[in-house]
Amino acid sequence: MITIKVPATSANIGPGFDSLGIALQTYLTLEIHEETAEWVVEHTMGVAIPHDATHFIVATARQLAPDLTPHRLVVKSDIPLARGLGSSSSALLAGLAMANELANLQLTADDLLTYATKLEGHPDNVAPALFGGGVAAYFDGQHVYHAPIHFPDNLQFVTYIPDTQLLTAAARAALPAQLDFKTTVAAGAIGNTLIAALNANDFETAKHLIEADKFHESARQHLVPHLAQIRTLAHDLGIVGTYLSGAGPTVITVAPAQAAQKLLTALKAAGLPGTCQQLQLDTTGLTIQKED
Ligand SMILES: Nc1ncnc2c1ncn2[C@@H]1O[C@H](COP(=O)(O)OP(=O)(O)OP(=O)(O)O)[C@@H](O)[C@H]1O
Ligand SMILES: N[C@@H](CCO)C(=O)O
Repeated sequence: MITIKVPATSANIGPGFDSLGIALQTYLTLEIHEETAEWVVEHTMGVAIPHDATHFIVATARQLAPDLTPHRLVVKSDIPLARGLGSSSSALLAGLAMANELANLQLTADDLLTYATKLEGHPDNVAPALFGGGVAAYFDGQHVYHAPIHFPDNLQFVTYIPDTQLLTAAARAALPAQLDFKTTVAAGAIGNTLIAALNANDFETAKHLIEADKFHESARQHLVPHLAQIRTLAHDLGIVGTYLSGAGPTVITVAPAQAAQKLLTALKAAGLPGTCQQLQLDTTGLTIQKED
């Protein structure tokens, strides 16, 4: 049996629209069992997700290796669908990694990243899902340039996951067609300074920049009114560092352990519909384990 494990991811980290992301310790696991006449995908993810060759993971794998021999697969995932925690990127990478293994394609991690980014359109979820940790990445249409971002060790990620889904396509439809030059220069400067501050272990500077996005959050505000609500709640506790995770609706606050615990308690008491949890950074990324 081959087991492929892929972490959840949170893209943007505020100002890093389509270019920054982190991997989190919540996982999708794909088990590849015996060969079968037709593809069989066992999962408990609901009736909307198919059990045959049309399953997203199999369809993605067959894009890379069309003649792949069918197998029985078992998919287990703690990553909620369409919530801004990169469920589609994790599933997509699991499919590509499966094709690479079963068809012995010998693709490198960078090859997989390029292929995955072409399918996703942007690298901010697939890069951290593949490599783990924080990643900054840029796709020029051919090549993905990427580099790690350092996150200070004591940081926690307080995560509010609403009950309702928000498809990435819907949240992208809300984006502005254009940004003026001055705003764009500021938006770029904020992202650059955030990365520099994190890499310098300066979370005091970084936390303000996490909340200073000018690319996407205000355009999406009407779809995620709880973002402003959670920011206010956190500010009342003296905690800064809240952003919209990916395309939403999940909201994450980055905070040192003690503050994170305080915020988690307050969030639970606020009774927002959904789940609140504290997540840690995954530093490993996609792993493949083989057993006889
Ligand atoms: N494990 C999976 N198995 C099958 N289909 C999946 C799986 N994970 C995601 N999908 C498909 O991807 C869709 C969600 O993708 P979408 O890009 O909208 O959200 P997301 O990846 O969870 O969020 P974001 O990209 O904002 O972080 C699901 O509705 C489903 O069709
Ligand atoms: N950067 C993407 C992440 C979701 O795929 C967005 O915010 O739309």
